Amino acid sequence: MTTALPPTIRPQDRSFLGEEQVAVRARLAEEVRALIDAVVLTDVPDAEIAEITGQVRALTDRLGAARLGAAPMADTPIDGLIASGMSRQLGNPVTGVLNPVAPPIPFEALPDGSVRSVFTLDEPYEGPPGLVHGGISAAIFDQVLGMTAGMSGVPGFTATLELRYRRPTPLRVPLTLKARITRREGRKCWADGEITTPDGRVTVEATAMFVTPRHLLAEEADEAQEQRTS
Ligand SMILES: CCCCCCCCCCCC(=O)SCCNC(=O)CCNC(=O)[C@H](O)C(C)(C)COP(=O)(O)OP(=O)(O)OC[C@H]1O[C@@H](n2cnc3c(N)ncnc32)[C@H](O)[C@@H]1OP(=O)(O)O
Repeated sequence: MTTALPPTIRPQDRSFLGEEQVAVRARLAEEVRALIDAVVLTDVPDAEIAEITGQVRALTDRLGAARLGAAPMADTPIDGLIASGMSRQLGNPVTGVLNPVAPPIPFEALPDGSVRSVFTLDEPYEGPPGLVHGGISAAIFDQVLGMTAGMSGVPGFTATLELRYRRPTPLRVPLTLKARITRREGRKCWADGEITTPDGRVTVEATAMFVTPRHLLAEEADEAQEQRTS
């Protein structure tokens, strides 16, 4: 029996893009990221803003002329990290190279199974003046700890995520997030991590637990059964 998810959320039902298609769209997203920054910080006259608004609307209409039903996936894993799942999710709001809302956060898998991300956040991610918004830190931890769990062989949804904001996290400086697995038990996986400033001071610590959803396991078992009988 197939425990079907709605088609738009099944990776296998999405459009898969090749390297060149990803590269072309990633350049667009990068420009739009710069546009977001310019929109937040612009001080050009109001009349010019009104004119630019019309031009942006026209660009939105051109891009919207052909529209997918859901964000596409990369046909090869980004950075070779995990062979499936969210490493290929190009529209992800934290790591997605095609999503201008994403910083995007890069990943480096270290030989000991831990993960390191080095990134800089600027004005569009501001919470308190000059500082990173706490919810942005939470989203980054959610994704990075989740991918660390996935890399350890227990891909899952976030069941719990706890953050301890020790010090303010500054904008416009390179931040380092390190994450590691602390425990695995069946479908459950615990990970923790911290964000540090260039002088090595920890600003935020996080602990999370991920659970491989029962319905995903059921779906995998169904697919294996279908392959055996075909
Ligand atoms: C996948 C590709 C991704 C691969 C890539 C990963 C990158 C991910 C990064 C982004 C992650 C997200 O944002 S995910 C989006 C935010 N999270 C969600 O929307 C999750 C919503 N919740 C759910 O879908 C569900 O509750 C699940 C999947 C968490 C669990 O449902 P389930 O599969 O039916 O499991 P269930 O039998 O209830 O529970 C199994 C065991 O886990 C425990 N448990 C379950 N939920 C919790 C909980 N919130 N807090 C404590 N413990 C819990 C149960 O007590 C039980 O322990 P025991 O009795 O066995 O001891």
